[in-house]
Amino acid sequence: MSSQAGKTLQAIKFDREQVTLQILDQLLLPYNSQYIDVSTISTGYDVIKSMQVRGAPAIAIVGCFSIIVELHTAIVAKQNDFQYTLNDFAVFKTQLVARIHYLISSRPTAVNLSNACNEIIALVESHSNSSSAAALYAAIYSYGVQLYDDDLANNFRIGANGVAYMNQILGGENATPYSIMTVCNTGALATSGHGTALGIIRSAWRSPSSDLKHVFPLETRPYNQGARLTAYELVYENIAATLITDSMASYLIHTLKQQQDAAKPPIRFIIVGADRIVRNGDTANKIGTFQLATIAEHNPDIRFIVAAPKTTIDLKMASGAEIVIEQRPGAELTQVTGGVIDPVTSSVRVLETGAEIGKVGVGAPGISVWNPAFDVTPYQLIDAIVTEDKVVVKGPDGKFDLVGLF
Ligand SMILES: CSC[C@H]1O[C@H](OP(=O)(O)O)[C@H](O)[C@@H]1O
Repeated sequence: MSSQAGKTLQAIKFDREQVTLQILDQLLLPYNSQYIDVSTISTGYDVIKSMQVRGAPAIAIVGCFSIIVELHTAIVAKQNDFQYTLNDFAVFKTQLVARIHYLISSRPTAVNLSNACNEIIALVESHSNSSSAAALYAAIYSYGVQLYDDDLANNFRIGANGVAYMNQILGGENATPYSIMTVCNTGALATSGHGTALGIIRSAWRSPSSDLKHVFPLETRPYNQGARLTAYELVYENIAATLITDSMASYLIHTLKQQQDAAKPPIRFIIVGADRIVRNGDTANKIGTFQLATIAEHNPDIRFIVAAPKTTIDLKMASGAEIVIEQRPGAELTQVTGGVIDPVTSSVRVLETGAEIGKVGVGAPGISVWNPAFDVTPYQLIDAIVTEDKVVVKGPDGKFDLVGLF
């Protein structure tokens, strides 16, 4: 990914020769671009838990790469800093599986992480005691790089499928100028590149067949993935966009219909990502998604689209009632982290080390806080689930068939 004056959208840097891993510290974006070395599973857990790297596909990829770099150190570089019992393959496998389960516990809602880690555990268990740690390492390495490469290819396929679906809904290519609303960050910073929901937006913006005029990202409180990350990606790509607060969604939809501004035509699609789509189509996604689906339900000319790779689909769960929703610390709601504003220049203060990052309190001391990281949108409110293979819509029975995707 090319960088603009030190800016980059590459969330994950994995050196396939040196077998090293770095992640872009997303807590410092959009003001500083700094990478963090990840050389152990424990560090992988930490950067995922803290949301220095976030996004369902990205945390699965970083989790897998953290396993690979740790095993490379222990098995190839023979620096066994992790006390693996390498002279007893059966014991070594048990130790490794325990560390992978620890990694899975970092964020429980996004299924991509547990799916990928369980695939690696299956690889571990498939290697009999007569195999070797080196052979197992090679198999895990291949799985991890394939996951990364597949994710990138799939995002471009999701983009193309999403553009085709929107053109069909609008009555054909370039039939109608339109705007899109989106929540959280589902772009290059949440994946291996291009993105899912933001990937459809990128593909539409670049497509000669699509008359997308404007994008409205929600700031996405409390973590501000929209204001800090999606806005950053949209500015980076020179995509016409206007940031709004989460509370402005309904009134903006109403206003755009009234004002008939050619540069900001009415919103015709609300496109969101997903952290876990279960068998009936119920979808866990960033908190605020359910609210947008409810708004779309009351606006017949708006389609509500979920964009996700098949790695985000969990057929083992029948409905959204089974999804564990991650609860985040209350301080992430009562305190806001960002660039410190210089009172003289009224812009973010830049030090020799980069932009000054600070934290301010916005909640009353002593107030209780409820901070679920996600909500669950009932499948009845979803018009289409766009995957890399196809766009899934509900059948005559009003239900999704996701089993047919596999
Ligand atoms: C393609 S990212 C999917 C999903 O992940 C984000 O959650 P978080 O920022 O907490 O990791 C958000 O829900 C996106 O829609």
